[in-house]
Amino acid sequence: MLISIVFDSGYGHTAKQAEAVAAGARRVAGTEVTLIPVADGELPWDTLAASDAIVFGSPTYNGTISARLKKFMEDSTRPAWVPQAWRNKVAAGFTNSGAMHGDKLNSLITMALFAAQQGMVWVGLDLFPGKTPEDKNRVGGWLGAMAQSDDASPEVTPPASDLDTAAHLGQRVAEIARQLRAGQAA
Ligand SMILES: Cc1cc2nc3c(=O)[nH]c(=O)nc-3n(C[C@H](O)[C@H](O)[C@H](O)COP(=O)(O)O)c2cc1C
Repeated sequence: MLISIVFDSGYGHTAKQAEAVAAGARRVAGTEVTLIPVADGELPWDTLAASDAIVFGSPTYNGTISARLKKFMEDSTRPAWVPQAWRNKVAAGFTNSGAMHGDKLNSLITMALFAAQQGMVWVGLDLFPGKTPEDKNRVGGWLGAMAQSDDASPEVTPPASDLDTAAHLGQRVAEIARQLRAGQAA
């Protein structure tokens, strides 16, 4: 089973979140994960078409996804939307921003809408809201995994609880993709 994580990160904070999603997905036996930074240029459309699930990630910039992730979405029209290459694949999303709220929800809505336009099946977060800063889902969102980074380096932020939240989402995506795959095989 293959899970692709397509993400952007200007300064490395959202990249930490992407790595946490990958670590969570790898907890599910038989899961291979590929991390795809959109800034790398040439995109592996064949790998994406072969994936069981695609997780989208972006820093929240100006209350929405980064321009680089938006460009990826627009560029996917010919390789993915026209042939409906991602139809019925599992999709999920994560975002990170400087403020606790920071209008992160709008970034996740943008990703979920994009996934719906691609005919994908969106998976949200199945976590109660955290009660302490150490709890998973301390930011308290459900459409995807949210993280908050202050001005410190990506070595120290986002905090462990937000990375645990991201890992939880990655594991959930892998579990659900595995169930769907088993159902298709039956
Ligand atoms: C152009 C720009 C716009 C930003 N807009 C927001 C915003 O709307 N809300 C917010 O909370 N933080 C905002 N931030 C802060 C970033 O989300 C934050 O620094 C984040 O950790 C950057 O992640 P990255 O290192 O993966 O790029 C913005 C930062 C930049 C550079």
